[in-house]
Amino acid sequence: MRTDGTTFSAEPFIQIRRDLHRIPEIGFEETKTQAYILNYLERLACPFLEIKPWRTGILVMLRGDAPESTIGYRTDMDGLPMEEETGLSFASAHPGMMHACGHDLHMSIALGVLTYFSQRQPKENLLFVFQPAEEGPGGAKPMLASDEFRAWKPDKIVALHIAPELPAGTVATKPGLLFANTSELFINLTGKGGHAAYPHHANDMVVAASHLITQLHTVVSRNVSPLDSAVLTIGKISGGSKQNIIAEQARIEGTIRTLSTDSMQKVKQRIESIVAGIEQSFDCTSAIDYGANYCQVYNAPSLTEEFIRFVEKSPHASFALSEKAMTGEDFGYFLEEIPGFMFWLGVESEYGLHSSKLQPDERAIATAIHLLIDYLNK
Ligand SMILES: CC(=O)N[C@@H](CCC[C@H](N)C(=O)O)C(=O)O
Repeated sequence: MRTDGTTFSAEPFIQIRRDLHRIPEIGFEETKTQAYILNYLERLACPFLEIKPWRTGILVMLRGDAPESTIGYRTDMDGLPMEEETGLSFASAHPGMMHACGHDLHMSIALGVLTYFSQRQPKENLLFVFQPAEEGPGGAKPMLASDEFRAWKPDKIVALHIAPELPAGTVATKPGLLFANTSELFINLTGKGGHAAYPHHANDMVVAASHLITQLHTVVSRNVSPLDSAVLTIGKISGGSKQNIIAEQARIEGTIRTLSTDSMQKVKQRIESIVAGIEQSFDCTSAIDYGANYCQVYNAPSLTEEFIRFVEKSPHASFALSEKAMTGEDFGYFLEEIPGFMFWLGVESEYGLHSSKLQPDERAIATAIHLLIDYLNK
């Protein structure tokens, strides 16, 4: 029995999460995921539900019976390019891909809330936004600009993200700045390959890349004010073809996180100077590409404070005030245009986000479904 006197079981959404967990797909390739969700929605056979696919995403409008506004609820859909190591019976069936950021839970929670309201027509219009490519190259910005979204633009929007470091059943957020500005970083270095035994006839890009990475790690420690915050992580390095061939090419891939756009600009300028120095000192050429850039996630203060008061009174979750984090999320683009907020949902796991061993506690699915039903019903 729910607090509003109705009965609704969140149990089936654990299986739905497991089904989605088995088919992770990277950004803008979420075709099986989209087909799974479309098939599920069709089976709901709800007369006041309308569907608009957008690329590999989906917009679902549930028309209210006395609407004065439209409330949006957004979930992301994509997985990550990494090999799963959980050993779960429902582990990824796609080699080299995994739902290691919880988007499988995010989608199953969205389907749970949507299912409830498909059985009990809401007062307000509810727009469920299934957004592709959050991990990159970024689905939020083009989706926001699409005719499909603009025709159904909500007056308010909400999203959640799982938090492995919080106990299952905990909800955490804060008004104002929640997540950082982000920029991807790709640097290609080109020198001259050659025989391993004749280094003086070649120009080794493995050595150049090693120096570059060491120098890049001075940007945050030596160029950003200790009172500001920034992150520069290099997550991937590749180069060369064989152990006895001097590498002509090297590539490093990373991400930059800052709390302000001003700091982002300064970090990028410093990276460019360092790369120019590497070109000089190693007599090589370089190319820098900043890939996808996301704006900060800034929670609308009054809506967030009202949500916090709501969670504090809820029997479904316990509330913890969160710190801001250097995580990125293209949900920030929705919040630039539409008042709303994002919150963390505790899923207690020994292994964190982007870990090949992440195992969220599935009890959090019911927590979020019941909490969101109450919030959207109020
Ligand atoms: C919640 C989360 O983990 N988001 C990602 C967003 C990635 C943004 C982009 N691809 C980048 O790496 O800069 C994150 O890594 O924070």
